[in-house]
Amino acid sequence: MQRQPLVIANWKMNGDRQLVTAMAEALRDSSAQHADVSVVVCPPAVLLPAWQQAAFYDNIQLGAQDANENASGAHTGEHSLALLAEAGASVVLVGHSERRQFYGDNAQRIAAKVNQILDESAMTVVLCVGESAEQRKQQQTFDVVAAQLAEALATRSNCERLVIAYEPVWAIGTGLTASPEQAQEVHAFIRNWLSEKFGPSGINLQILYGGSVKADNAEQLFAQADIDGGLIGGASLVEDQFVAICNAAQARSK
Ligand SMILES: O=C[C@H](O)COP(=O)(O)O
Repeated sequence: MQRQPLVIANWKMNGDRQLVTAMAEALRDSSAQHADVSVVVCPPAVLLPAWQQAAFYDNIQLGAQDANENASGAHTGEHSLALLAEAGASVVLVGHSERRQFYGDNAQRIAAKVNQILDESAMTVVLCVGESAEQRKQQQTFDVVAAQLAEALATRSNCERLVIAYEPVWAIGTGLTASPEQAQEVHAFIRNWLSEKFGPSGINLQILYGGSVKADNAEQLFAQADIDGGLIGGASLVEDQFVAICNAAQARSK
């Protein structure tokens, strides 16, 4: 089964209404060039309604950068799945390294979020995993990635509505991209792990690469057998960069 190429923009804490309009227009104008690519945009949650309006007629899905693991209640500053869905999100990033590092998303919380999304909503989880520079130096990459997958998916018996994003922490926002070979090696490892855990359906999950993907390195990364697209930070804030990355993913559909 062929896996559909997927490109996700993670705006992090950036962007504004003006960029929503400009990016929606750029994606619309170029849509024929990335017609077979699934494009998801994860803006800051407050910009979801603006995206919903701007991309109303376009084939762009919206996503959230995080979600609370509780259905509702006294959780000041947090967003529930129901609120995010109402604002148009159908995808949620979980376990991004910035959340793991700075906002208390430990293994237990990440598993709780994955379970809440998959059990209590119709949304898709994009589970982010990846090693630090030190862990790579100590040759612990595969162990770290396997542990993150195992912890987050411990109670799951199937892999419906699941996407994995491999994001080496040392490559995020640093300009240091993993080489296509380095990324492919980990993606192949993840695919094998998924097939052992979930059987044949695990083999067909989309696995994205994230970490300093730009217009000029996307094509080489997306040419690798197990890299189904990208999770894009900085370059997703620049119209021609992001469009070029979506176009580079189109080549995978051939
Ligand atoms: O979610 C996106 C990743 O953290 C990658 O960010 P970056 O493309 O700015 O390196």
